[in-house]
Order: sequence, then structure tokens, then C-alpha cells
Amino acid sequence: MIPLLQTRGLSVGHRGRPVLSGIDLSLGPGQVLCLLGPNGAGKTTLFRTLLGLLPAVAGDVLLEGQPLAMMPRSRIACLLAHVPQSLSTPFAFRALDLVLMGAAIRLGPFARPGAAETLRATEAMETLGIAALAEEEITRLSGGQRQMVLIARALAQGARTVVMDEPTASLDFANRIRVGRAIRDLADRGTAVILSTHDPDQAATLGDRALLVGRGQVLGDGPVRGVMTAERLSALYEVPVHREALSGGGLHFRG
Ligand SMILES: Nc1ncnc2c1ncn2[C@@H]1O[C@H](COP(=O)(O)OP(=O)(O)OP(=O)(O)O)[C@@H](O)[C@H]1O
Repeated sequence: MIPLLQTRGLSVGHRGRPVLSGIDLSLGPGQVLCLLGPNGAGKTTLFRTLLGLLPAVAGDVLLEGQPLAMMPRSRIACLLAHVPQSLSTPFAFRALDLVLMGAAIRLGPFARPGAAETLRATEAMETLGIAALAEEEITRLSGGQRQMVLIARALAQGARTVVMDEPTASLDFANRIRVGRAIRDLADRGTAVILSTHDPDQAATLGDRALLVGRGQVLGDGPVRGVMTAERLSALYEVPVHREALSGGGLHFRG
């Protein structure tokens, strides 16, 4: 089966200078890959490269088997959705309008979204349990509500791969749980998700796989349990890290 997202010998960086090299990823339907690494390790740089916003310093990114570098943006948008860390817009769109932007991604530049797109947008909001927010202005929503709207936009976009940059960074406990559930829901529908997080417990809860990056290279890549060892996380963050097995089967990491 062709992976939804694949990188081969990828090196990412700025103005031709690599910050992170040796990235060989392969992500299939329904898999959640959590990217972990200290500040400045190159996580955002990697995401910007996967989104086609920065050229690779070396190597390739393939979306559904096709080289990203050869694709027009309109094609990339059909295959890959982005949930940014936060949304900063001065425009008081309705939440539904923002989700409609995802649903309308396949329309031509001057076409207006019609009944089919509105239905897709509404269904995405219902799926995530936020239909009641449809008429609200996004500038008035809380950070957690806005994050759910951005995930609904990704769902309505219908892309089979979603990239999420620290999707729960500024959220309270309840919203972290809601967003976590939404991410697992997306995966259960066959979407491949790659997300960055600074919380090893969250990576162990949400991820099928983990990618550890630091000091310019990949320090671990594979199933969460095998990769997220106390030794590797201690080396990654350069502080002693202890790993505990929880009774329900989960993992907890502490300093
Ligand atoms: N526009 C840029 N031009 C040049 N260098 C940059 C640029 N943006 C980031 N960098 C550098 O690239 C390196 C990686 O930065 P990046 O933002 O990808 O790290 P990160 O892992 O996302 O960090 P954090 O966890 O703090 O968000 C850093 O050394 C940073 O200073």
C-alpha cells in the first residue's frame, strides 16, 4: 500500500542550512505519529517543509506517492490539511464560514460554496460535537473552541493526512481531552495524523508512533512503547526522565 505521507532522506532547514536531517517517515491510514523534541529541534521547520511552505534542503516528501515539490498548492490542499497552533485573524467570520473554507477547497477560485459544501461543513462540526458554535463569531470563541473549529475545518477539507502543530498547547485540561478525542476520531476514520507535542504523556496516549528529534537528527522512530524509553527521553531532553507503566496500560513520564 502507498503511504499517505512519506519522506526519503529528508533534510529540513532554512536558506539551504539544515537544522534536522535523516528523516525517513512513512505514515499510513489511521496512524497517529507524535513528534517530540526540545525547543529549537526543528519541529516547526519540518512541518513547514511537509506542508510545502519551505523547500527541502535535501531528500523528498511524497504525498500519496507523488512528490510534493512537483504539486500545485491546490493539489496539496486536497491531500493535506493543517491545524495551526492557534488562529489569529482580525476577521469576525462565523465558525461555520471557517469550516466551509475547508469544505470548499476543491472549488475553483471564483466558485461559491453551495449546499454540498455547507452540508460537509455542518457534518464536520456535528462529528466533533461543536454544531452549536456554527453561528458564533470565531473572534469570540475560547482557545479550545477555536481549536475544535480548526480541526473541523481539516475534517471538512477531506484530506487524508493532517498536520497539527502543538494542537493542545494553550488548552485547559478539559479541552485537551476533547481535542485528544477528536484526533483519535480522525484516525479511526482512516486519516493519518502527524502532530507535535511537548508532553510525552500525551504522545504516549495519542500516538501509535513517535518520532524523536534533537541535535539535528532523528533519535528514535517507531511504535510508542518501543521508542519512548526513559533512556531515549533522558538523552532527548538532557534531563533524567523516568517512565512508569500505568495500570490501564498507559505510560507516564516524570523527571
Ligand atoms: N525563518 C528562519 N530563518 C532562519 N532560521 C530559522 C527560522 N525559523 C527557525 N529557525 C531556526 O531553525 C531552528 C529550528 O526552529 P524550529 O522553530 O523549527 O524549532 P521547533 O522544534 O519548532 O522549536 P519549538 O519547540 O521551540 O517550537 C532554530 O535554531 C531556529 O532558530
